[in-house]
Amino acid sequence: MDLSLSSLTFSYSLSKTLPPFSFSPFSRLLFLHPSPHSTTFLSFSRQNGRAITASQASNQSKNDDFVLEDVPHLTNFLPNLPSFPNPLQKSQAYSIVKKTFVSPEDVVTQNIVIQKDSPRGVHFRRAGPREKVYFKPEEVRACIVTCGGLCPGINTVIREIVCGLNYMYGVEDILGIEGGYRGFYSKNTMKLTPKVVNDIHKRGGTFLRTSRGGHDTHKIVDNIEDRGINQVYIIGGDGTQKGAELIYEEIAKRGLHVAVAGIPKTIDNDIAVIDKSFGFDTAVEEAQRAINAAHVEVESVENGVGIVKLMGRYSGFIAMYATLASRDVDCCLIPESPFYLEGEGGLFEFIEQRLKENGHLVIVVAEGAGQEYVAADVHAADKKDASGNKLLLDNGIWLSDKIKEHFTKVQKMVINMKYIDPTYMIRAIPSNASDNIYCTLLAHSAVHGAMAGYTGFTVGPVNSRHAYIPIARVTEKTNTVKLTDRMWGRLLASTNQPSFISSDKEIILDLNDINITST
Ligand SMILES: Nc1ncnc2c1ncn2[C@@H]1O[C@H](COP(=O)(O)OP(=O)(O)O)[C@@H](O)[C@H]1O
Ligand SMILES: O=P(O)(O)OC[C@H]1O[C@](O)(COP(=O)(O)O)[C@@H](O)[C@@H]1O
Ligand SMILES: [Mg+2]
Repeated sequence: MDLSLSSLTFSYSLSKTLPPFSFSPFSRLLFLHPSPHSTTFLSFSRQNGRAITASQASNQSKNDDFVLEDVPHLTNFLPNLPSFPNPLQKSQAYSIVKKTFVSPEDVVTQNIVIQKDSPRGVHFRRAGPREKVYFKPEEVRACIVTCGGLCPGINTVIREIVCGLNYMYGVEDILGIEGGYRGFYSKNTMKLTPKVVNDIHKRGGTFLRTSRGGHDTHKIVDNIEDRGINQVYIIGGDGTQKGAELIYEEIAKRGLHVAVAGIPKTIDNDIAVIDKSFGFDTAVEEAQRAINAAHVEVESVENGVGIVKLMGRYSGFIAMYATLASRDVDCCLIPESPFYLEGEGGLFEFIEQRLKENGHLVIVVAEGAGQEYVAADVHAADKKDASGNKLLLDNGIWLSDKIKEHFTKVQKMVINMKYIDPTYMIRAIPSNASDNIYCTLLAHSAVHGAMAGYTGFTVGPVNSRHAYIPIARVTEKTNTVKLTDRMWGRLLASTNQPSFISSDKEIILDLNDINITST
């Protein structure tokens, strides 16, 4: 294993002095190589603020299996940056709190289920306020931008960044960048104050508006410099976080005193590492209304077949959780689990059985499920949106037509099809109470992290504890439903639907993913 500093993408940040809140001088820090294709661990320790290699550090720590995937700090490239006491020390609200500041030794473990002798594994820095900050509140000029698709709770996150910066740190200069990344260079900014954002959490959507495409790192960072912005809060999904990483890297390259904080947003719950994305629970709850409507409709007619299409481009979490929660769903189709229509063990056979048994059935289909079959049927060319995401074909209409055609023509059976497409309805609503609280914690964690001088990080709960995670770590992989996990097993047990794994398919298990290929 090559352990030279030059082999690290993060090398420039490691070779400089370290944030004053790093672990004790002889603590051992291990870094994950940020390559998306590599899971090699490169180990480094820090002594008196310098990074040293694993071999140099050997014999200094017995915790060889302890891995901290640390986030960058502004002092990595601005070693002489002054620090100041955290204004929270004088906060009336926090004076009652036993431990206002998070200790630099506090970490959050990624693996919560371990065996007695198993390695300690990967950890992230615990989120929260630090004793020292690297910005004078009166010198902070923060900005907030929202990118990508909508999701319940975006407005709450915006509100709480503004209120958190203002109430906790006394920051008054906060700008809203309108219309996503391109808003940095094509639009004017909007001044955000607690008063301006006071009520926005009661509305769906994003107060700052959003867009896809339009990420131009140099133009964005030029604009950040021109406007004198020194804290950048970026709310968005996997695409947005990739863009945030590039912005952070360019800022570090230019040696600017600017912190970049990512807040992960995705209705699909497709962001890795974090427990769950905000707005997801709200969306699942809203999906219940559509499923319930489908169920009421189909149980009131003869041979009723209800189809509900839900969001989920590459990840079927919304469909899976909505199905499990509802108990009225007979079959759930997701992108991760291939299915087929005809023959033994196929969907048509299952529908026929359920109609014979119950007189009706409800199918939930995630929008990304079976896209390859739809494409083959309609001979559609691959199309992408402005951000480079695959534009999906309408698998809900396709599925309804296929089922109707089969039962009318082949089975000579009259069925009553009710197709419901609530896709945008489940993400265009305000967040529910628990998502609102979750959004508040995310926003406050981001504010504390940026004020403490951390940068190039994403915030999020890891095993229920909020942590600072290197951005590259959350974008290197997409979070998908694991067909080999118990949750999918629970779903199959609850619906008793076919597994759609026929004898001519071979299952290839790859640690985290499952692929099915024809043999
Ligand atoms: N690989 C990438 N590098 C830089 N910017 C990206 C990348 N992928 C997407 N973006 C930018 O992030 C923004 C949102 O991305 P998108 O994929 O539409 O939504 P989401 O962030 O919700 O996944 C867009 O402005 C897009 O240009
Ligand atoms: O908003 P658009 O461009 O119609 O895109 C819809 C897509 O956005 C999503 O809601 C997820 O988008 P993100 O990648 O922005 O999180 C998908 O579920 C859906 O396929
Ligand atoms: Mg995305």
